Amino acid sequence: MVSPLISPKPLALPGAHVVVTGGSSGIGKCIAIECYKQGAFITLVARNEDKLLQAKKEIEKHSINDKQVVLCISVDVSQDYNQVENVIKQAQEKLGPVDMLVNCAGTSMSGKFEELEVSSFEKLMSINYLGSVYPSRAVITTMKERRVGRIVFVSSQAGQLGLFGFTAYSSSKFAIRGLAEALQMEVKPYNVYVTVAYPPDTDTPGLAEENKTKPLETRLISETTAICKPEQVAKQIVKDAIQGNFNSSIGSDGYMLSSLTCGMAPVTSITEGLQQVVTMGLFRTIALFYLGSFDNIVRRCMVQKAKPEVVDKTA
Ligand SMILES: NC(=O)C1=CN([C@@H]2O[C@H](COP(=O)(O)OP(=O)(O)OC[C@H]3O[C@@H](n4cnc5c(N)ncnc54)[C@H](OP(=O)(O)O)[C@@H]3O)[C@@H](O)[C@H]2O)C=CC1
Ligand SMILES: CCCCCCCCCCCCCCCC(=O)[C@@H](N)CO
Repeated sequence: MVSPLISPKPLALPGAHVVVTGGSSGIGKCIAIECYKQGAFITLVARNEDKLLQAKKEIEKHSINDKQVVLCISVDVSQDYNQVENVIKQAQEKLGPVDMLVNCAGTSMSGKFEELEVSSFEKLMSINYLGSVYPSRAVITTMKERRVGRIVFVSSQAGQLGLFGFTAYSSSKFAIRGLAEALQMEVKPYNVYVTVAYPPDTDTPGLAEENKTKPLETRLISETTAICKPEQVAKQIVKDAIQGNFNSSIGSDGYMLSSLTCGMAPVTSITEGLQQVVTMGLFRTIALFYLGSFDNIVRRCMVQKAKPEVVDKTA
């Protein structure tokens, strides 16, 4: 019997081909830089060509030898599977089979359930979820044949708990977890390892955009965890992906959330399994206090908003 606790052999990044979707900005760009610094060849996938070229220039500053290449591909990862398959083929012809795919293309929209456009639910599902399915589907056969590969999915802490304002976003990030668990069980015998990352708020252009329309409740609840630097998040994700860890999280809140929500997720080491067993009750206890404080935030905001009306009536 294959033990669920056998740790994989680390992936060697020097000379490896790493594809990063969403690699032209924020966390994805930092992941590309981190891999490039370790000797990988990079394919960046995103839509906007100017941003891609800008990122390519920035990444190339970190080269460690003169053979390294950064290839840019402009495509929408969420629209047409055949198109995604074609561009992955082109990238493999130029830089060889994909050793690691990082699904980082994604976006967020927040707002109360009844205020979000119905189309936002479709859009987030298609970018965050299908936009991770398509590239993964395009690389998996070759990875299985070669008995080599890493697939990284970038979920979010909001993919571990549902919170105010994120009815559309959280569900698209939870979906990734289901995909990742099922896929990992299929591909483990082929030496292909899946990593799901759950970053907290991270200082990126994406977060700045999100903050323009974020409900107060969502902002206050999110402030429970400190804002991370994308470089720090990227470093952790790359480290976990190389090691073949199923879970990638950051900080003490991230550690507690991952332990608490481990469920039936695959386990990568004996230490990880033991820690989950031992800490579960304690972390659930701590979580109850957090949940209480989140409910309080929501209630206080509701009372606050009701106040002007009360004043009007008495005037
Ligand atoms: N920043 C944060 O606080 C957190 C972010 N995350 C997740 O991390 C990921 C990256 O976030 P962040 O760095 O903030 O995002 P950014 O908005 O800074 O970057 C997003 C990247 O994805 C690309 N992209 C977006 N949509 C598509 C698409 N349909 N097809 C191809 N490429 C696309 C963008 O390029 P272009 O627009 O040109 O296509 C860009 O390169 C997302 O999945 C996000 O949900 C998770 C937790 C916290
Ligand atoms: C033991 C229990 C510990 C509980 C800790 C709870 C912390 C909850 C904070 C949730 C923050 C959600 C950030 C989402 C970031 C994101 O994905 C968007 N910024 C994307 O743009």
